[in-house]
Amino acid sequence: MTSPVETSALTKRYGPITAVTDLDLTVRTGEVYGFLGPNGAGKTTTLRMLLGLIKPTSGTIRLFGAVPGPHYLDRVGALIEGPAFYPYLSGRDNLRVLAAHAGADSRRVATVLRIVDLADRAGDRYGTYSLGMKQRLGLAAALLKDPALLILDEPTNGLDPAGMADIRATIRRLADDGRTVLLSSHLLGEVQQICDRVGMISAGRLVSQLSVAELSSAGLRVIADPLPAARERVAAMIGADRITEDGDALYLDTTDDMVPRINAELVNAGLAVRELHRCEPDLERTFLELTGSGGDPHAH
Ligand SMILES: Nc1ncnc2c1ncn2[C@@H]1O[C@H](COP(=O)(O)OP(=O)(O)OP(=O)(O)O)[C@@H](O)[C@H]1O
Repeated sequence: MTSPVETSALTKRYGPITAVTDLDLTVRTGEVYGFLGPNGAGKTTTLRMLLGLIKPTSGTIRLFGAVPGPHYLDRVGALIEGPAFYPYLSGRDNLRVLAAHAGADSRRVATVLRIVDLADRAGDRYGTYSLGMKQRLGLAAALLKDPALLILDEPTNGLDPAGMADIRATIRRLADDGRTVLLSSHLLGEVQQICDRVGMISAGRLVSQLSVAELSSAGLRVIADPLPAARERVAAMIGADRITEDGDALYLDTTDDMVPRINAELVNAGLAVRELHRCEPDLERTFLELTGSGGDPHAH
């Protein structure tokens, strides 16, 4: 099956600035793909190229196996810059205007309002909407043509936590309905919550492409007194190379069955074990390692 998105050696230069370099990106059918990177990494530039809003300097783009062109616009919905709506029209009327303009079936308006959970407020003027509602209306607009692929640039940017949660839940629902979603984000936690796979971009380069499960391989966090003695004991059990120290804690790359044994070993050695638990996936560490100046930008 052809992938919804496939780029090869995609590159964009602005004069002396190379915004995107040699990007090979594949988004698979039905997944939520998170394009993760700090500000200025080249995410927006990439999404704009995919949508044909700007021309690549070199490289190729295939959407559903075809060269981008007007014919695929029906299959791709996008939310890329803050959508422009009329403040004095209701949310529903704004969508009607857009549907007419885009040649979408006007019956879709009610459907998409329901999908983004805005049916109750659809009669209110857009100008009275909260940021979160505005963003949901933007999402509704992107869904008018019932696209198979959604491209969303920082869809939760600027929203309060409740607004973010709403948008994330909506995106997850859209994917569960069989749509493919490509979204950009600079938030690790967000990508971890809603994405199936992540491409990390740093300074215009894709530094890593992983499943969220891979990114999330958890470790064991240990705090014990005195820490150097604990480290020595654990090293003898699992090997020094599977221990990292960070502040007052040790992070161990080990399996669940080792947890009670490590605990017993430390306690028997007379050490005070203050904490011993599986830590939450440390995406941030991975992210910093992959994108930090000390990391190998070509690491996979
Ligand atoms: N029209 C332009 N002219 C010149 N440089 C540009 C232009 N658009 C983007 N850039 C540069 O390209 C690089 C990548 O920018 P881009 O907006 O794609 O990053 P981003 O990852 O989306 O970050 P942000 O979230 O801050 O938008 C930056 O160095 C930016 O300054």
